[in-house]
Amino acid sequence: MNSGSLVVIVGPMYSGKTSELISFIEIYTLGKKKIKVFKPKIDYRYNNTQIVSHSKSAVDAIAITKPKEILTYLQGNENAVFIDEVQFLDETLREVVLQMIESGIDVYCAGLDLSFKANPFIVTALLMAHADNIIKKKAVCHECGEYRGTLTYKFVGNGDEIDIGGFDKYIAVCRDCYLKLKQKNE
Ligand SMILES: Nc1ncnc2c1ncn2[C@@H]1O[C@H](COP(=O)(O)OP(=O)(O)O)[C@@H](O)[C@H]1O
Ligand SMILES: Cc1cn([C@H]2C[C@H](O)[C@@H](COP(=O)(O)O)O2)c(=O)[nH]c1=O
Ligand SMILES: [Zn+2]
Repeated sequence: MNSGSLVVIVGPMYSGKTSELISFIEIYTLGKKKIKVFKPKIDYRYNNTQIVSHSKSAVDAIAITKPKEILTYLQGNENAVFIDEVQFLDETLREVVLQMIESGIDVYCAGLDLSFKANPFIVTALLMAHADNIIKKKAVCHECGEYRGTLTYKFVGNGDEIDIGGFDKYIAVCRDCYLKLKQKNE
């Protein structure tokens, strides 16, 4: 039996991470492969039984609190496992993902690489270190309109780096616009 591979999809908010994950899910589904899709329970924006992109495409998913729960859902015949919003899961996700890859499962993870403070989410960084392929997505910068958005700027609320939200709190921006907004507002 061959090992599986790890693909990690990262970028700022609105950059198409969930859409890209859903595209891979479609490829496996078209090939009649056995898959499981997971998401952290903390992300209650839409519902707890689906992953949903900002453009509203959706796929059924199992909501989990701890990475180890993923293993309890596996039946031993899965070809691939998909996990969205990995930044909300703890760092034991690394061991769980490695265990799945070693048992021949392809694993696809999507999540934020950086918080709105431009600090790395450690769990994402760990997964990127083990990845066979990293897909770094960009968004359209909300300020200048260029397709160079690599950061997320938070314009309301507290300083918490875990804070669920969407257009009510966050915009995607390029580095220049991020620095300009920070200088203007801090
Ligand atoms: N600033 C933006 N740049 C690019 N896409 C955006 C932007 N704002 C909204 N969108 C929409 O968001 C969709 C991507 O959503 P999604 O896959 O959920 O991204 P992510 O998971 O990275 O937040 C795009 O297809 C587009 O319709
Ligand atoms: C930047 C940033 C975002 N979040 C939250 C906000 C959303 O609920 C998700 C990201 O969703 P998306 O699918 O990538 O659009 O994460 C956060 O908690 N902390 C942050 O710094
Ligand atoms: Zn910009």
